[in-house]
Amino acid sequence: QLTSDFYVQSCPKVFQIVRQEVKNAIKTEMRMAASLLRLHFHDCFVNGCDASLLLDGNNTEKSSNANLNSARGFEVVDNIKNALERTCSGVVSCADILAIAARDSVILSGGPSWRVLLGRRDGMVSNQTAANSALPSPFETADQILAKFVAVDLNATDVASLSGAHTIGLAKCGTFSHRLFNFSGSGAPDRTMNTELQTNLQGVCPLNGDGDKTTDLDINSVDLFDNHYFSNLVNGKGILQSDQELFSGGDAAALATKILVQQYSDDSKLFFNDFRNSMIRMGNIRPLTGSQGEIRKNCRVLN
Ligand code: HEM
Ligand SMILES: [Ca+2]
Repeated sequence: QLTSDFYVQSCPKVFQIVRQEVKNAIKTEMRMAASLLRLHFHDCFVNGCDASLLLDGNNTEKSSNANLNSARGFEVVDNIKNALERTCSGVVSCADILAIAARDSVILSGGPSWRVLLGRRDGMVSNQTAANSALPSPFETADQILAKFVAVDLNATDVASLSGAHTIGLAKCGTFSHRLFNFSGSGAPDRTMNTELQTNLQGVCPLNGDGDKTTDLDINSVDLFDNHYFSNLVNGKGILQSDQELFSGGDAAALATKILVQQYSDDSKLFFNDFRNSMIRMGNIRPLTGSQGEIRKNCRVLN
């Protein structure tokens, strides 16, 4: 239903305009590429790719567990939207902006490129509770994460390839420090974590320290979109529990993802190909089309 030439008549400069704004944002702060990529994921998993994540208000997705004090880049989305409104007013949806900005962020970080499909319209609701149940948590096992992907018609290959997004960006101590000291009440750190990394991270995130302090999700190349995330997992150097579970987990889903992690760590071309395909599949989650929803003028509020 979505097409890559959706705006060819109505806003022929859409790709140029988004690319320029993403470039500007990344020039100021390279991490913004990661933040924008994550926004598209968090949008698509809740209610489909409908920019529900961007709506301000009480009890919206922005205040859900995974997004509160964590999702970022909303000002950049505003800048992109404003630039588009100046050139082709009321034409490009906020949901499509997220899809293009995510693609451009990957390209500008050195990752694969793909033809992004367009024609999504913007949704009318944003619900905190829906986001709390749909978005995966870093404290989950591979089985639990796979279930959330299956709920949006994605599969184990999508779990493995899309988790490769953690080749860029940062995570707060609060999302992984439970692995460092007394993991699951064992009295010891997570045994699947490399001990050298453990010691380093214990320094970054001491007991009762600042849970908002951040560290690189890919200790190898935080700003480069490459397959180091996967070689890290093979070496016990995943940051999040949910990352390391993909290689070290003992449940059924982990049996499948472990093979993929190994393959991606050996073959970055295979990773890039699978990532590209999975991003397109994720971008196709329940889009609003035709006369459904609206084209928001301001991504933060309904028209
Ligand atoms: C598989 C389940 C996933 C879990 C449990 C998960 C969890 C997390 C967590 C806890 C963080 C750190 C947030 C913070 O500390 O504020 C994070 C960051 C990030 N996630 Fe995921 N994630 C998952 C999948 C994905 C997917 C599918 C994508 C994109 C395709 C993605 C892209 C990112 C990026 C780029 C960052 C860094 C953001 C930044 O630096 O601003 N993640 N993720
Ligand atoms: Ca990297």
